[in-house]
Amino acid sequence: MYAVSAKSLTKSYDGKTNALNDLSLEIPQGSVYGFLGPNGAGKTTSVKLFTGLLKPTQGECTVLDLNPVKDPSEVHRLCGVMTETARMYGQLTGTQNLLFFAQTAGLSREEGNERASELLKKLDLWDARDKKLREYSTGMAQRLSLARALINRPQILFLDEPTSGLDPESAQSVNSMITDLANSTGTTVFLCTHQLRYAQDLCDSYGIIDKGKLIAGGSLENLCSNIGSRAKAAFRLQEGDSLDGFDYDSGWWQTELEQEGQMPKLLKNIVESGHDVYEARLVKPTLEDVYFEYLKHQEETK
Ligand SMILES: Nc1ncnc2c1ncn2[C@@H]1O[C@H](COP(=O)(O)OP(=O)(O)OP(=O)(O)O)[C@@H](O)[C@H]1O
Repeated sequence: MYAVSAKSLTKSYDGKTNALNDLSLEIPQGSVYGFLGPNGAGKTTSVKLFTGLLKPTQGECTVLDLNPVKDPSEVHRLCGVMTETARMYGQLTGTQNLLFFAQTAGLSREEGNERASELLKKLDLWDARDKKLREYSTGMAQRLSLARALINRPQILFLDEPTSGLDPESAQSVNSMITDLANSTGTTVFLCTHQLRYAQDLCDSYGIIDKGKLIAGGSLENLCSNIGSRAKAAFRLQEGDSLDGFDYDSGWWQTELEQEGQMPKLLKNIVESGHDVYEARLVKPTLEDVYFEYLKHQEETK
């Protein structure tokens, strides 16, 4: 059973253009999946379809084998959703908001109290628990929204830009909470984000979406090999020295490797041919590098 699956999932808001076009994917349980794409690519639309907030125009999706259109309440019971538009109540305190959502998620009063306290402490909101939400900063409200999404101990957590608007310290604490959740409870995380550096630290697989179409998917390794993005060997030599056939960039002589395993032999050859090597490093493509390569490739093949 997949945590999330979609088959030819399509959504048009206006009956003319597709905000989401023929999306097919399968996300195993326990994954931390990064759903990446520019503004307007269709990420939020996908989350709304997976969580039953929208109905597909064509195709279908399942969440833990349940169809969100046919079984929305069971899907809500199993999922936690944090979107920028998920509203809470400004006139209620942090604790009161969480208790309200605990009750709507079917938790008993005692369970709700226990869970709310646990989350307020974990997300560094304990001291602000009795303050009204309207007095919270953006970052505090964002963290309360994450607490709300976690109140029912969801099996799948949908997060739409959970760290946008957060300072680096708060973003770090939200990110480490996501990692802890995935590692300790096996919660599947579906993370929509523009923050590719964080995504690379958090996620084990990715989907890249552009203008409603999924243009690539898989682990970072898969994404690199499918677009032919390779690691580079880089060497820093004595001033005035050079390496034939290598590119020079900001003090480093670089060449692309077919495989990372070539690095030790290449270094040995360079040293044996009389060069003094001050530093050697393997430069692997980052998620950011491959993401932009895919978008560029998509633009060129249009
Ligand atoms: N309620 C709506 N009515 C009409 N069009 C919509 C609606 N919601 C989204 N769209 C359109 O659907 C497309 C996909 O939007 P969506 O919000 O899913 O993108 P996104 O990838 O989440 O973008 P962002 O990164 O900016 O949040 C966009 O062209 C958007 O204008």
